[in-house]
Amino acid sequence: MKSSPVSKYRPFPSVNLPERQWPNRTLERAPTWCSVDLRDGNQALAQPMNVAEKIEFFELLVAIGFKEIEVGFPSASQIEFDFIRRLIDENRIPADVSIQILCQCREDLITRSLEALQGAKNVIFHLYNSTSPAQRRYVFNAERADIVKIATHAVAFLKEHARPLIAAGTRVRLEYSPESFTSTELDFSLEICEAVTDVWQPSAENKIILNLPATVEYATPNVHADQIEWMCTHLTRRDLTVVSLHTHNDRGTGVAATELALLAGADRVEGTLFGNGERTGNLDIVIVALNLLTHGIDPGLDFSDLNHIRETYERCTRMDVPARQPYAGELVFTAFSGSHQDAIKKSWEKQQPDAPWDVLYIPLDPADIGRSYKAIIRINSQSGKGGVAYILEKEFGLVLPKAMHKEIGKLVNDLADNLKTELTPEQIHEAFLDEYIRRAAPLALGEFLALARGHEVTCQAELFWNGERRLISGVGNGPVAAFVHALGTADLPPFKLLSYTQHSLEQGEESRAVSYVEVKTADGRNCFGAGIDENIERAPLKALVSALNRTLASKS
Ligand SMILES: CC(=O)SCCNC(=O)CCNC(=O)[C@H](O)C(C)(C)COP(=O)(O)OP(=O)(O)OC[C@H]1O[C@@H](n2cnc3c(N)ncnc32)[C@H](O)[C@@H]1OP(=O)(O)O
Ligand SMILES: CC(C)C(=O)C(=O)O
Repeated sequence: MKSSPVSKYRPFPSVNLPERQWPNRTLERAPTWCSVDLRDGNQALAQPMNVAEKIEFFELLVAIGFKEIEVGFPSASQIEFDFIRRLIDENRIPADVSIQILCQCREDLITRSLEALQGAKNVIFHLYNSTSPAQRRYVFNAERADIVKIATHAVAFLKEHARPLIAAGTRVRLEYSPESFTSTELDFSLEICEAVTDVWQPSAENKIILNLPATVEYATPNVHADQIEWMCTHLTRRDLTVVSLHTHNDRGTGVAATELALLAGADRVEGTLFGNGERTGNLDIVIVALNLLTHGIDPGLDFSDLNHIRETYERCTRMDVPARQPYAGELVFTAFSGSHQDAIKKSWEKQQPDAPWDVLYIPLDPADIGRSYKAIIRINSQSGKGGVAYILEKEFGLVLPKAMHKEIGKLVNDLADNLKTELTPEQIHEAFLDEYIRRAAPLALGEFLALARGHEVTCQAELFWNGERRLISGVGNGPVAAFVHALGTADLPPFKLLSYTQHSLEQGEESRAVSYVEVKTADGRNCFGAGIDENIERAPLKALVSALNRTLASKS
């Protein structure tokens, strides 16, 4: 047997924070959002976006409501540089939107980045260098002091060389990221952030953004929250600092890490649409924003047409949004199993337009993000009668009596079992029509004439039994009762009409009626029938014939 690899790994150190406050807090407002789709998301694509795609994506981000957008790494490639120039030269950046660019702490790269930014109104210049012990050891081969120097030198260089840009009217803010923050000793992260802040000298009007990335997610979300709270409570100029989060998703808990770190005091969140980004991705901003919405907090981002956002994202990035992705996935407003379908139908019927959202199994009204009610219930062999009735009602206007649900539910269930597949609404509708409406044997109704005299109705009906024509007549207190009595003279096995209901199928003059009847046979079987006709008098008669045909077909 292979030995377990567990001895290769180490526990992640916890943070000594006995007075931690975040577990007792609740979220009350949305953070400042920054999209890094066009940088961190884009750098992780097998085929990065071209300039036209980046422009389309940028416009999508603006339409969603992002006010801070990291547009690229202009010193890294000509495409990145040209894209940023086009945004500025073609006046595509709204006055209230800041573009953010990323740059290593290197003079040549800073100079090139400043060139890219000429003429922009609002800029966030994002400098980073990595700080963790492993990065210091393997990548930089440097001690702590040298790492601090890389950062402070770059900030001083930027401060000096951004003067002409600022003089020409560009508002320049600094964002500094100690990359690999969550793997760095907290005292060292604090030291380097303080040193950078000393050089930049932020003010109340121009705060410094200290972005504390979980470059790789190694720890549980509570440890991340502790790290952020520790920084928030130790930074000496917290009032002049915007504390920003940038989580990745290596353990699958990027959303949780962000939410807990917001409780821990962070002000700002970087992430991408649908979590695109290096390896397992960046934080999915759509999820965090819509999670806030479902708690009654306005996220300040507009996801009211999520299908369009997803379509643009998939086309530009050539990535797919998985079917189970919260809010955006194809299947997330879909219930397959019977008990869920039943509960959804019942609670949805009770949902009042202005009341707090209380529909079971669906934490957010799909309409709020432009998604359709239609796809909510899908039918397979695990589905129940409630779901089938829901589909027939919502998709085809057939309001089956409650007592009929069991029968049609079993019919559709057996069909799904036989076909070993999910059934589309059309297949369910066809099954209903075949079973109830199109059945014309052994009995079929021909002409029908009813004459009312006072409270008494006399009918004459043309009935075909296995193709053989019979004329029958009967008397009753209405056409249906008269027809029942007429059928009683036709040598059919005895039956009793238990109930019948009827509703119109469409609105207006051309509307048809649909009737449902339930009969009981002499051997104790209950059976439903249904009939559709333009003539509201004929619909229940057809329903009765349908029920009798079904009792005759199922007779052993
Ligand atoms: C966590 C993140 O996502 S960070 C962003 C990552 N994104 C990218 O890297 C995409 C864009 N980058 C690039 O195109 C290139 O890396 C460039 C153009 C920026 C730089 O290219 P190059 O200089 O040719 O290569 P490279 O990035 O490998 O540079 C490595 C050198 O920079 C140093 N370095 C790496 N990061 C930084 C930094 N943030 N600040 C200063 N120096 C750095 C390394 O120590 C190494 O130094 P050495 O040559 O003395 O060993
Ligand atoms: C540059 C930084 C913020 C980054 O992308 C990361 O650490 O993941």
